Amino acid sequence: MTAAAVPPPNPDARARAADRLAGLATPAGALGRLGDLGVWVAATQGEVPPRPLDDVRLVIFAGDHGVAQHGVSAYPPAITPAMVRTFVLGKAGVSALATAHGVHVRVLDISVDDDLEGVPADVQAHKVRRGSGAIHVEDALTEAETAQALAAGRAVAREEIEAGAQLLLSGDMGIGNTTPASAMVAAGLGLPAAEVTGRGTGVDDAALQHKTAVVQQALDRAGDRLADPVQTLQAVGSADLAATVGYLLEAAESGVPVLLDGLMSVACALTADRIAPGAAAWFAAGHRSTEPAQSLALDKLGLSPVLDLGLRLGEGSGAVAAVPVLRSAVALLRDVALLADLMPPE
Ligand SMILES: O=C(O)c1ccc[n+]([C@@H]2O[C@H](COP(=O)([O-])O)[C@@H](O)[C@H]2O)c1
Ligand SMILES: Cc1cc2nc[nH]c2cc1C
Repeated sequence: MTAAAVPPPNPDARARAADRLAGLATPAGALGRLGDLGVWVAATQGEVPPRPLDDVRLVIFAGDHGVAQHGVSAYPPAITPAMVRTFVLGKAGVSALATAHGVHVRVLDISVDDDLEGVPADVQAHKVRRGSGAIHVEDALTEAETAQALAAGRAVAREEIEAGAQLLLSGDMGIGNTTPASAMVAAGLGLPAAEVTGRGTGVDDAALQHKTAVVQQALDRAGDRLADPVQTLQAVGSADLAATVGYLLEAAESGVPVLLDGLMSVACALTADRIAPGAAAWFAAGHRSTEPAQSLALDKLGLSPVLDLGLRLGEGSGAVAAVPVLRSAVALLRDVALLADLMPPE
């Protein structure tokens, strides 16, 4: 199942922003990637110079994965609900970064295998189910749950855009989630498990070998269905990852730029671009994760990460860490004099 192609960011604004960049009181090319990023933001806004990115919003999609009961992670599934509570308290790694950089954080329990009693009701407003299926032996979701999760992610993006988001970030939380995300990348790129599977939270060599076999088993079980991006989500994805795909699709179709995070965010971006070709033009890559599948998917999407810090936390942390760089790019395009104004023709 696919959707209509997504029109690219405004080509006229892109051209005008590139002209402005070329005319700044800096040597040609001296701003490097900061120049390119400023031009991209201007094109997504359709405005030159671009407006400051005052309203930046991260949504963390949380869920559990049946496969996490099968030796693919260095940590137990009980970490997932514990971390959801930590996001609510504002005490997670990403919370510290978001506070430092003025990024609004919202966490959603899409498919955590816990009732999360006592957390604010809005955290569970879009819950699809408790845990997704163990993908090496069963489908992650039913067809109806896949559609429900995609629609939930779309609704969340609409809510954030209506609340004023100028830039959206996607984050993830879920022990075991690098297994379905790796399978989604393998499906999108037509690669075997051995080329995409990484250590996630830090599994040892023996567990990495086992995890690779589990990913391959999931790919083999799904077979031809992997040719279809929505069936990929149903067979080897999960509810939280399907919701993330819906969120990214809605942002791109609404003309709101997105800063991507690590493997889960980028696997969902790849899947969104398979569903609606052209969506990736609305995405920038916040950072390079240590997961091989993330780099492979970024290459396929033509995206080059802003930061490369050896980060593999997830939660949206790499995207939030890149926000000041994007704001710097906007400031340069807005606030630097034009060389022609300094050197009037004689
Ligand atoms: O963002 C990444 O690329 C990334 C890489 C490795 C691990 N993680 C985080 O660690 C958890 C998944 O790792 P694992 O080993 O349980 O599959 C999940 O909560 C992710 O947010 C995230
Ligand atoms: C403590 C912890 C925090 C995390 N944040 C994202 N994934 C995580 C995995 C663990 C184990």
